[in-house]
Amino acid sequence: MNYFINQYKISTNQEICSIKLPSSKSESNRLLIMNALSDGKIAIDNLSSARDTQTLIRLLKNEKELDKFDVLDAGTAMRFLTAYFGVATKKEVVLTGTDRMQKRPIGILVNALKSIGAEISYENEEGYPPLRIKPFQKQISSEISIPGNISSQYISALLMIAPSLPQGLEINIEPPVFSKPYIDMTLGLMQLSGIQFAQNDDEIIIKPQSYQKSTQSVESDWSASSYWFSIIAQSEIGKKVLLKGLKSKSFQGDNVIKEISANFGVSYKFEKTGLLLEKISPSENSLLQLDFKKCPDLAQTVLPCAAALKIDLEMTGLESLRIKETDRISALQNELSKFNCKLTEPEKGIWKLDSSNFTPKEGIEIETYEDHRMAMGFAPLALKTGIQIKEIEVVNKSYPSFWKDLESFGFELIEQ
Ligand SMILES: O=C(O)C1=C[C@@H](OP(=O)(O)O)[C@@H](O)[C@H](O)C1
Ligand SMILES: C=C(OP(=O)(O)O)C(=O)O
Repeated sequence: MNYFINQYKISTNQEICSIKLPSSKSESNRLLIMNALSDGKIAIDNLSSARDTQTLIRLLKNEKELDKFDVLDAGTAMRFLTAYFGVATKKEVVLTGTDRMQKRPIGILVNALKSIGAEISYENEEGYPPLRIKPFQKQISSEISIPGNISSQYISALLMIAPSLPQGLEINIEPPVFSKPYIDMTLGLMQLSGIQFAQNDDEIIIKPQSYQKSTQSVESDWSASSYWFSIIAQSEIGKKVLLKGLKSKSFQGDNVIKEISANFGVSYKFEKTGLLLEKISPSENSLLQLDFKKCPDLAQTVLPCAAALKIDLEMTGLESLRIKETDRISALQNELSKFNCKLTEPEKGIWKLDSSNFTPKEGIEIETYEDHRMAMGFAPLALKTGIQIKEIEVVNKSYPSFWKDLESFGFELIEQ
């Protein structure tokens, strides 16, 4: 199904719209794996409604009955379950996912697990899911060296299983390290669940130990909040929104969206129930330099937003976007070009967005490439002109109530 989103109608109602964001799928999926590794010692409040989390809940709940586990398009579920089954399954299992998941690399994680004694083989193409995983027999090494520049999810997966291994693990992450806040999130949540570790630079040492009984509460999702920063950035001065459940102290690195959006004239204030955003000034910069190395999921929010505000961007840290839900670089290039904006890589690793010719044309059709963030990142451009978003169900991966929330803010959505 597609949606035509009409220009948002300026409301005369002065009440501040309040949005209940989904909980973080990253935090939820880590806590679910830690809970499974600890035989249910971790009680989790406020698990995410995201499909990625609901899929993991379902698979873990039916672990005893299933032989084949389909994570659909959930990257964290794929990577975390590979490590979990690698050391914890009692029977042979197959782990698979969507066609796209079968093109997202996993060889680095599989090699690391095999080097400590896991028995994992590829069903089809070497280095990619589906995987066949046999019960773990014996730990043959406790040292792992792993590249940090492909996906931090491999490292998070290994960290979570480390305490359960007879010899623990010493993980050396080879720089450069991408998506580092996600590694810190894993360690932070493990620490809250009673795990101790030593860390020097890029080496992390975890001795054998048990997860402790605890109750953890999942914060709202900062990546999901980013679409609201973009909406407020593109609204008239004085427009506000309250995003419930966001906290000033967070494990989520995507909370850097609040600093990035200051460049777009958006202010924020933490209130008792969440975060209040307000458009306070026009955006003054005509060129911004941004590094997405620590926050790759924000790229699809920030680029369309900057384009609409006619701010040029010079960017680094976009490398990992090519192996996510889709090749996000190509997807952004295609869709931004529909607004006469150009995304280029003039020098290896340095990206430029030329927003100077941004032209909103009524009815532009946005392809979403089976990627939730393409739909949500481009939807705020409906503030400039009516646009059509294709395959709207994609948002269910991380933010199932996205369209309903847009409507409650004042957007008009017409089914096509
Ligand atoms: O660990 C996590 O929860 C995530 C890590 C990031 O992936 P990479 O480490 O592959 O960049 C991020 O893009 C993804 O949405 C969630
Ligand atoms: C990249 C993402 O998720 P995953 O890698 O877990 O599929 C995302 O949510 O943007």
